[in-house]
Amino acid sequence: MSDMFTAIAEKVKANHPSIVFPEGTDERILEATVRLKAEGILNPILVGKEKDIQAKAAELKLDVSSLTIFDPETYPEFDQLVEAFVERRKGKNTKEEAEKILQTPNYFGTMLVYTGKAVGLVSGAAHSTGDTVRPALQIIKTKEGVKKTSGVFVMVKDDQRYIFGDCAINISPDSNDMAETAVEAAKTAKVFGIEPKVAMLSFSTKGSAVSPETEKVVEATQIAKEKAPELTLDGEFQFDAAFVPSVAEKKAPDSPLKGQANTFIFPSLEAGNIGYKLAQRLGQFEAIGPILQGLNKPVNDLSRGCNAEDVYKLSLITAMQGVTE
Ligand SMILES: CC(C)(COP(=O)(O)OP(=O)(O)OC[C@H]1O[C@@H](n2cnc3c(N)ncnc32)[C@H](O)[C@@H]1OP(=O)(O)O)[C@@H](O)C(=O)NCCC(=O)NCCS
Ligand SMILES: CC(=O)OP(=O)(O)O
Repeated sequence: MSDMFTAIAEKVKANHPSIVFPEGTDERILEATVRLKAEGILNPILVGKEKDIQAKAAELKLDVSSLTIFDPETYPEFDQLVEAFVERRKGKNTKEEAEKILQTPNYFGTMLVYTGKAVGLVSGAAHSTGDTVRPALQIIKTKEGVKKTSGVFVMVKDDQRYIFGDCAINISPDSNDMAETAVEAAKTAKVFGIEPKVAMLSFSTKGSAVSPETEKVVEATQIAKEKAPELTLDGEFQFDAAFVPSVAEKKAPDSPLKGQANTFIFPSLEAGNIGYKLAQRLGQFEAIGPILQGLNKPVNDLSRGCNAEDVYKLSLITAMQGVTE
């Protein structure tokens, strides 16, 4: 494991937090949580029916006897969760609706985080992003000063580390959304020891094309610079002008980025989601995330294409967010 994840594991271990995993019968979740528990790093809480989880674990020859398992149907404090949910939803859901909604593992798990029974949640190995994050958007909500959450990946290969965003949440970000994603991504970069150099991506570099799409990125760049003037951030850039010094020299010689960007902000979810999967599947980068930025408590999504190692690493990141934020 890279030094970065070893250091995160050490930090988390000192606090030994509880993390909820609503997909208790998924084999990748089981493999990762058994490992996290055996290494003494954190306390996994699996959501599901004990007999189903044990049957799946036995099939995989995994011992889950030391893991905490909560079944919404038999959870002793279920009524308190229902009450807290109704209160949080402020009239948007009745008690009867809440009783049904909280039988859903992602809602139940998110309420465990909201009520402090766990510091964070990891799900999405078997659920779509919408089903994974909607409970968090409704219950955990964004931090003061953050309008919308966004999802970034830490892209890792050997000693290379980059941040890609938004690859997960906002389908058609406007210039304000894109600027907010950039400012939050710069903060996320620092958490991973990356000194952010932020590129606002487009199919145009510094006016080489002009269209509503490129103008949006120009405007987003201006807004981000106003929000965080201390950042090294520039746009609009094609990826090569942001990343390759010799191309930057030709296309954007006056930019402070100099082809050394490490934090890449995409102009749409299409670009971001396709872009990270290209780097992962063609470029052999490890893609850890999506890490949701700007929420009050950490709830992180997985790709359904993840493996147990991805679950393990995203769990470490979630726990680190939970013990430091
Ligand atoms: C994230 C997503 C699921 C939200 O969609 P939705 O649930 O239909 O959104 P809604 O507009 O109904 O809003 C639901 C709640 O979430 C909140 N919300 C929606 N988007 C939000 C955002 N980006 N940040 C914070 N809150 C948000 C709304 O304010 C609303 O809260 P409320 O119920 O308290 O009023 C949707 O934008 C989506 O599907 N995005 C793409 C996900 C995806 O497939 N990614 C690719 C794979 S990673
Ligand atoms: C992040 C992501 O793309 O998730 P999924 O592959 O599950 O759609």
